[in-house]
Amino acid sequence: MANVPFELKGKSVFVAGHRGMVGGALVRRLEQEDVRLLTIERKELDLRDQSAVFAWFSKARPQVIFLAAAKVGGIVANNTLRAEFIYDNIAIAANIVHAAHLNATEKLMFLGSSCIYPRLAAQPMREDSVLTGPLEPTNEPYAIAKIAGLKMVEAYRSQYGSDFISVMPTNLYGPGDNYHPEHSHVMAGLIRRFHEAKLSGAARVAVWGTGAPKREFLYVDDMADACVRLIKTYSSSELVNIGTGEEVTIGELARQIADTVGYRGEIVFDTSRPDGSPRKLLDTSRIAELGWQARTPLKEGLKLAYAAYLSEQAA
Ligand SMILES: NC(=O)C1=CN([C@@H]2O[C@H](COP(=O)(O)OP(=O)(O)OC[C@H]3O[C@@H](n4cnc5c(N)ncnc54)[C@H](OP(=O)(O)O)[C@@H]3O)[C@@H](O)[C@H]2O)C=CC1
Ligand SMILES: C[C@H]1O[C@H](OP(=O)(O)OP(=O)(O)OC[C@H]2O[C@@H](n3cnc4c(=O)[nH]c(N)nc43)[C@H](O)[C@@H]2O)[C@@H](O)[C@@H](O)C1=O
Repeated sequence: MANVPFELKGKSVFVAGHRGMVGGALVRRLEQEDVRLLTIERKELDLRDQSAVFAWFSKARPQVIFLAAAKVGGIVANNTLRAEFIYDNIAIAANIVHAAHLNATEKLMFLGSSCIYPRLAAQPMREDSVLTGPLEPTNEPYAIAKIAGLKMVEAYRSQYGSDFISVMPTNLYGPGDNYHPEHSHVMAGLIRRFHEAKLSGAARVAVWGTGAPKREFLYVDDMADACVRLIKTYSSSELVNIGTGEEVTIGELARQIADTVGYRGEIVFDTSRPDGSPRKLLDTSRIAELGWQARTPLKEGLKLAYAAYLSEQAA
């Protein structure tokens, strides 16, 4: 296991995607570190624009990079915006990883996703199961882009000796999530739908799919803590899964969200919507060996996420 200390203190740290849910959590977590934080607004720098990215990097020359910027969304967004998911995510990964190489970035962390693993991978899914079977069709474009990113990281380590690493997070939730009614992930989608149903007095709420699939949910501030710990201690071409090691059915999750929100009506299942992968539980033994484990139980995380939703809606 590659436990290699990296001194973060005093370094310039670029959080790509700082306005996003994970980016925001990384900015919060990095406030506890003595670093010079670098961010750039999307309207000032579109990370798909290679020449603009190379020009910005040649001036900014970040010493450390968290590559959290991506085109991200839930199962329906992935399944309908297939070209955007593959183009944007390949472009962003290619531009930033190569710009980091051109500018001698000391450390880069690429954020992949649990969707890179085969649809029917043995559970819990080990890091070495990548590319051992067919992907989940609903998010294959996104998964291919993420696999391209992690393979770039591996290739730059091999050819140039770059200290670039890749982490594979499970489903994430918490402050700064995306609540788009169609394009959000399940957690944000249901928090919003149950909240609106409570306010409107709706008799029932539709949950997508059969409710049978299982998912693992990691609170985003725990994710950010894992990322900072790994950037300081981990250096290897091996992927690292970041999760909780616990899974819940979508039906059970819906009931827990309804309870958290205070919705008392009926829950029905809209099977015209896709289920996606039956299970996506990550094997987290590698990160456990590195001394990290998630701290926020789902019940507590749901309360925090709902409170964040309410305050973000009020803002
Ligand atoms: N959310 C989840 O459940 C999971 C997320 N991940 C990964 O974590 C990372 C962060 O995800 P998350 O925080 O949820 O996603 P968000 O959508 O919340 O954040 C993504 C950020 O990237 C920015 N971005 C997207 N495209 C561009 C672009 N072309 N140029 C500049 N900035 C861009 C977005 O800016 P803007 O808002 O202006 O569009 C946004 O700030 C991603 O790599 C994702 O794949 C992995 C597993 C699970
Ligand atoms: C992080 C991960 O996230 C995505 O994969 P996913 O986990 O399948 O995504 P999801 O959160 O959208 O769905 C999880 C389950 O939940 C069910 N579900 C019920 N009701 C709603 C609902 O209202 N919205 C959504 N989105 N799903 C719902 C839905 O039918 C499915 O069975 C990809 O981005 C993938 O690439 C990826 O990386």
